[in-house]
Amino acid sequence: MLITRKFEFDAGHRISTHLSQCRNLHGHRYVLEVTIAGGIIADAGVPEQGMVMDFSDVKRVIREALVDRWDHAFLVYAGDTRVLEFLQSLENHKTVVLEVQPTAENLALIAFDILRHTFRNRYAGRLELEHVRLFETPNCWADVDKAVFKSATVDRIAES
Ligand SMILES: Nc1nc2c(c(=O)[nH]1)N=C([C@H](O)[C@H](O)COP(=O)(O)OP(=O)(O)OP(=O)(O)O)CN2
Ligand SMILES: [Zn+2]
Repeated sequence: MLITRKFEFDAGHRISTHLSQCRNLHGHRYVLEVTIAGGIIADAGVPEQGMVMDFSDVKRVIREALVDRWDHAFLVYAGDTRVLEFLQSLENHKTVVLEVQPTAENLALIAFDILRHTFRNRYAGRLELEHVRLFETPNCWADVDKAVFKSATVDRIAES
């Protein structure tokens, strides 16, 4: 059985190698859809009877692991040194440093990687991350599932 929860967060970024307007510092209201796979809990009388996972727990776990870390942060490529140095010069600025350009594709892969570990560590064998969809704009999004994740390469993911 699959269940999905949607999140929204605001973050700044730029694609430093982009030839057009995306090389400018700008932000998006990202929309993240996370799909979890698992069996329906059948035990009579338990609070989660009839559920794969309580949606409020899905919200808490995913916000802690990812959404609260990226919300109102600037997502910067480690290779974008001028912007990185500027952000690091700002006291207490919420900056997430990535080893890859913060495109929708890379952010979706990183989100998948973080969340697959989260679910594996907390719910091994019972629940598994199935799918992540990240909208950068209402018209542009990237999808990652297990097959896509396997074939894609995210060399290193660093956050600060
Ligand atoms: N394959 C990708 N292409 C682009 C990405 C990306 O992550 N993956 N990102 C950008 C920019 O970040 C940009 O913010 C989006 O650009 P654009 O296509 O211009 O989007 P709009 O704001 O114009 O969106 P509309 O839905 O057309 O209003 C560029 N390309
Ligand atoms: Zn953008």
